[in-house]
Amino acid sequence: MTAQEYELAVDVRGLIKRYGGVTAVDGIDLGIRRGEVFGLLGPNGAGKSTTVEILQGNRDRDAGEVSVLGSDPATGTRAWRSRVGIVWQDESAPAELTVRETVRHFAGYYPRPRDPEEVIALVGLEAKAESRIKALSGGQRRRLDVALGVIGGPDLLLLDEPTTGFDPAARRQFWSLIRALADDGTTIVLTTHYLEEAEALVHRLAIVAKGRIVAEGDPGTLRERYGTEATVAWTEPDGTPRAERTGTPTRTVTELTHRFGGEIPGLTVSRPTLEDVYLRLTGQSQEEAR
Ligand SMILES: Nc1ncnc2c1ncn2[C@@H]1O[C@H](COP(=O)(O)OP(=O)(O)OP(=O)(O)O)[C@@H](O)[C@H]1O
Repeated sequence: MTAQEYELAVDVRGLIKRYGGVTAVDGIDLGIRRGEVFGLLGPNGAGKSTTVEILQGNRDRDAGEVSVLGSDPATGTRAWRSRVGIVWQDESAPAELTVRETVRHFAGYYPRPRDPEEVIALVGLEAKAESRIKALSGGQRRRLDVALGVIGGPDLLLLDEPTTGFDPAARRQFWSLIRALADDGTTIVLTTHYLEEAEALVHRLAIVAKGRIVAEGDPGTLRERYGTEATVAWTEPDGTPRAERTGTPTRTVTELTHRFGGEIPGLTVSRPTLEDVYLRLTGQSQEEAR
């Protein structure tokens, strides 16, 4: 099948995967468009990694139809594999090689690789190009892993928890990298535990809990659909902080304005974050989530 013959980069229907008595994936449907950055979010054990591994062709399934770039990953050819970029959690690149040597070496595996120097720059490792892998920090190592995932010039990049262990600055740099790849037309599917990462990066996301998708959409729509109430908070004249959840925050503020005869001390009006929606849908309390 050629690139023009399939509409969805990833098309999954009724996916089921069991490990013995555990149903890790329990009937997932996914339609990910070409050029989209798509996030899979969910608590530990929700089935995200299993789903991504099946998309990569690295894990078999018990039921369901799966099409990735027009092919079934279970029978993906070498040519198909060269179009799907995978970022391994534990890349076993030789520790004695330099960054430049490693990226060049991996480029040799692909029919139409990207320019190694361009890829090293894309992941922000120019200054480390001559460093041996064993001398890289954890975050730099992870960026090298991403470089190796994109060196083949993939049409689809699958990332399983790409920024785990990153410091905040490295995480933001990584987001820029993902945006640059997306701007280049690469379809990107990533799993993450970080809600702010999803808000910052993805066009659409699916929230997964216990092997099922419990919500799907763009972050703004999910916030609106599942978190309609706002929180109005203020401070009473005796200094007591008060907060009220309401579907009509303007009315609450108007009432308070009358009551206070003008300015309302300590007034804030906040809309639910994606995190609030996520915790509600996955049934996790704030405490459990920490
Ligand atoms: N190789 C395996 N053998 C047996 N059970 C497994 C295996 N891999 C995963 N599981 C189980 O399948 C379920 C889903 O696991 P999975 O790793 O897909 O979840 P996840 O959403 O990626 O979790 P996390 O966020 O912790 O990475 C869990 O109950 C897990 O214990």
